[in-house]
Amino acid sequence: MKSAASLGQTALAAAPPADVVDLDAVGGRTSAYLSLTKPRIVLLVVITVGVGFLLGARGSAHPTTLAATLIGSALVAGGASALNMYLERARDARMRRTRRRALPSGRLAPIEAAAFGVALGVVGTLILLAGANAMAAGVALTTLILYVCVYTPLKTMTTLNTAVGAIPGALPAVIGWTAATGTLSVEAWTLFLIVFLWQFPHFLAIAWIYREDYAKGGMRMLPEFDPQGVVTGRQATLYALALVPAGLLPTVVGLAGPTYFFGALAFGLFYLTAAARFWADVNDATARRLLRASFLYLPAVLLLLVLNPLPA
Ligand code: HEM
Ligand SMILES: CC(C)=CCC/C(C)=C/CC/C(C)=C/COP(=O)(O)OP(=O)(O)O
Repeated sequence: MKSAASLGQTALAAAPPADVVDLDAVGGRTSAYLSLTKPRIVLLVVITVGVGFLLGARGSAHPTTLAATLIGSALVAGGASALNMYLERARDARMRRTRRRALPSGRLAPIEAAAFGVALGVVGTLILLAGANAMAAGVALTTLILYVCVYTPLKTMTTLNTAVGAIPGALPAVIGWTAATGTLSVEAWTLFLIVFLWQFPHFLAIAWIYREDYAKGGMRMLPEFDPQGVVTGRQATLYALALVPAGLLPTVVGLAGPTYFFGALAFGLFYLTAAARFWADVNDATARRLLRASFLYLPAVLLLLVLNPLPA
């Protein structure tokens, strides 16, 4: 049994004096704030912005404009995610996948997440305005508003939320293009279309894997109304099928060369195969394979675009 003295020592060791900063708590709060931004999604968003910029700049990218575009977009995207988590904190607490997030687990207060999200959104937009141009800043702000104010509330109302969410999901390519060119030309919409279509198999696989979770959280996702997964599998396959020709458009509009064309065709058929296998036998394993295929398709096609651009 511990003596009163040793118990007192334990208590002293556990509670640092008020003027000593508890580094663990500081680190914990920093990583909690970081987690609000959904960093891995932001990374892929920033890569998409970067590719849009590099293609728009056609080999004469201005390094400081590029840096401002990437930093500004990362901040706006991170702010959008923080605001999404603020709005969804009660539903996130009901879902297994999300209940350990910073707000439902109580690591941050809701007001802290809301203030952080607004601050990132404002600073990111201002960086785009000052370092790139007003059009890029406007597209970024529109992206944030669509994601936070339209898509997020729609998640609890209609399964059409996915088609709406795919718009802000695909706009980052347009942000990059407009930051480099100051225009909204057909090439930008080609990039938009690729990311737009890519998201359906990506998300329908996720929606299938977490179907029970989404239902618990009151999120209206297709698999809840499609217990056999036939419609979910068919939709994933149809969007992946549409993505095969859409993926070739950059060559058609003169953005990318033949290496890109054949590479995009190969990756498109690979993604389509994964979607068709999911449709043929809808289960968690085929859904996970489709999700992994989505994580290969987009970075691969974006890389091919920057490796094989065509001069203006
Ligand atoms: C309708 C549009 C989209 C929806 C509903 C959606 C939804 C999701 C969800 C729920 C996850 C978490 C999966 C898990 O925890 O296993 C996820 C993961 C991910 N998504 Fe998407 N997504 C969409 C579009 C995008 C876009 C546009 C990008 C980037 C260009 C993206 C990049 C990622 C990445 C990198 C991950 C893995 C990161 C992680 O697990 O933290 N997604 N997506
Ligand atoms: C520049 C800028 C503003 C970019 C924003 C782009 C962005 C955040 C795209 C993500 C697209 C999307 C709908 C993700 C799913 O979120 P979800 O809320 O369904 O995911 P969750 O269920 O994990 O919260």
